[in-house]
Amino acid sequence: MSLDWSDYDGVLFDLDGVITPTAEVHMRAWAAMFSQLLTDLGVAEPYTDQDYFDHVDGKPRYDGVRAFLASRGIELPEGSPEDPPTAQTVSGLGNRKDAVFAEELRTDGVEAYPGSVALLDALRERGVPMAIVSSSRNAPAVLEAAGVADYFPVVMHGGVAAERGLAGKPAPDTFWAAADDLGVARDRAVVVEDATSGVAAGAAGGFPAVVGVDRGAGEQALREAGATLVVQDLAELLP
Ligand SMILES: O=P(O)(O)OC[C@H]1O[C@@H](O)[C@H](O)[C@@H](O)[C@@H]1O
Repeated sequence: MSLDWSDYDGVLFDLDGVITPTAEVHMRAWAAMFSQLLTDLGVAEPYTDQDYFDHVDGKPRYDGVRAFLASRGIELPEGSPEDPPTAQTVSGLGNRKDAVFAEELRTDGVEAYPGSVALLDALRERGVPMAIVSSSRNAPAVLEAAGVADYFPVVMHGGVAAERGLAGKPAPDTFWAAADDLGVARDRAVVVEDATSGVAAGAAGGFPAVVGVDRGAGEQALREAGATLVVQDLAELLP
């Protein structure tokens, strides 16, 4: 089963892991930072990919740090977003991971998933308005690097959400704001997400279709978070 596009007027796409394979870049950067942290703190239980999917995936930067530390009972000072990457604070750790992410983006670049570009082309052809709703402050740079910025008149990213005081995923607020900015009624918009936190945000927002893209989170976890449909690739959604 796919979607009947005549039921919808617009699409709200997550970016990392949905349009571009950058969820993997985030994952690697988080693993490098958290693994070193646990070693430095003398914690024996290693950081795993499951930690990423359960606590970090899809959430705003410092929310992800906070959630993982809480899961291990580790308490560190909050610090502030201006903290240098060397600071042993929630913000400093988030910024430490960001330095690793930025370096990989700069050296390796990024290419959008071909199936995702095929869907963007088909929807643009039909005149369907599309927005990006990403927790990442790096979303504009990723969209530019992948050459797909032009599809999206609205880009609701982590920096915009912070400026506007919007709660991040799994809260639905950024999706609601993007639908409003795009001029699409909330009950006629599709959400497309690869993270359980993002799927949960779409479900909490009352959107009529929440598509989970399984890039590792697992079909069952996506369905339990509220996905109404799970696909492996966005080409499965082609009209
Ligand atoms: O640190 P950034 O670039 O603002 O990104 C925040 C989050 O953005 C999400 O899109 C990613 O799934 C997370 O892995 C990432 O932590």
